Amino acid sequence: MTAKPAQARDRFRLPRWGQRGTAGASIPAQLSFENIVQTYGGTTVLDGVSLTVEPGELVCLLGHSGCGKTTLLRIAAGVEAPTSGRVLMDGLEVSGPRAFIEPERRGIGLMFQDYALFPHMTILQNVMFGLRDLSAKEADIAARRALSRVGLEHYADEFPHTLSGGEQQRVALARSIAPRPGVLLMDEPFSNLDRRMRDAIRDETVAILRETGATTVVVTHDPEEAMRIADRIVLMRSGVIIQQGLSEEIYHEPANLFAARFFCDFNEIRGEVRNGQASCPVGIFPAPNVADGPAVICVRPQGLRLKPAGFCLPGRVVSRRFLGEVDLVYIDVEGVDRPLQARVHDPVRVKEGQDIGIEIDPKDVLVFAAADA
Ligand SMILES: Nc1ncnc2c1ncn2[C@@H]1O[C@H](COP(=O)(O)OP(=O)(O)OP(=O)(O)O)[C@@H](O)[C@H]1O
Repeated sequence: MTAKPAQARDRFRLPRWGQRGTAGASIPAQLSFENIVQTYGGTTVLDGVSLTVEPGELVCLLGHSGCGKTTLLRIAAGVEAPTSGRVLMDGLEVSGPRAFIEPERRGIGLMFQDYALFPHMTILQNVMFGLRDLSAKEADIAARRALSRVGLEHYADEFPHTLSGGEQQRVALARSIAPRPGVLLMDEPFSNLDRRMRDAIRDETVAILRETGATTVVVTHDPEEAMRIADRIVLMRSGVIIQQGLSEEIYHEPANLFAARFFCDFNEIRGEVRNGQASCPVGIFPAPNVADGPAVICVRPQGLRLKPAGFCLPGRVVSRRFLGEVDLVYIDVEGVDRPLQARVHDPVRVKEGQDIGIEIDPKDVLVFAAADA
């Protein structure tokens, strides 16, 4: 059949794809990492990572480029062996000093950032690629079911280059779920999609993952993406896990300044902690668990309220940008090096150069020892 222009197809297909109930249920496995260390030529890339992903759980490995996320996935998949430590599936060692199970025998599905579709194979052949243990007929049925779930069964005989980026992502998803893996590992699966369709594709992908029930680990560097899709977020930095928990936990109670900065573009103000109280040019705030000494007071931009001049903390508007749902207002405050950013939902009509008052909501303030910075 003749392919419609790829973008037009995407527009009409999103956000819902395919037939529900055709993803095929997996038997989810528990995936555990025990003290994984990985070194390359003397450089330590993973430094004692321990983590258990429970059956059916969707965990996001979150961190900046180069922190070791992909390396951890590759070790789980068995593409690489760790320098030391163990990987277990349902309590059974699959990588470690006593065993090494080949990747194709682990029951793990992989989906890569670039989708890794074979250009010379049809869509159906691509999806059947991971089903070589089945008879040709069974593989054909399973591959068509998976394609049906992502709404692309009519494109079975087309080749990858005729599909849009969004459709190729769906083929890659169909290929990874078709063998019903107990564990699915996804490396930046949405980063090649344009923003217009990313949210819808993410939501539908998660719906399919829930339908299969597979234990899933998704690598991302995007905190908002992690918050949207994860049951649990694991935040990494330089080969170690900094913090793990629900998105609310990490957002509201970040373990340190690095974790805080990852989730919010704070106003950071230098100050001092004495006896559980932090003082700085914008006010005094509780800091019950911070040691006495220099501190960084972090104020969320949405924690600033604009008031008429003469009330609260005095400031002068430097600039104001309309961002649609909010206004972003920059305000000079005496004693603070850089203008404060305020994200204001219901803006008082402020103008550049105007004197105003600023109220700060203490629940939007976090205090860290300066040594953390
Ligand atoms: N086979 C290898 N040989 C040498 N160094 C490697 C190898 N694989 C990864 N590295 C290095 O290990 C570090 C971690 O890489 P990794 O790909 O795991 O990071 P990442 O967090 O997934 O980042 P990105 O999002 O950029 O892929 C990087 O500095 C990388 O250059």
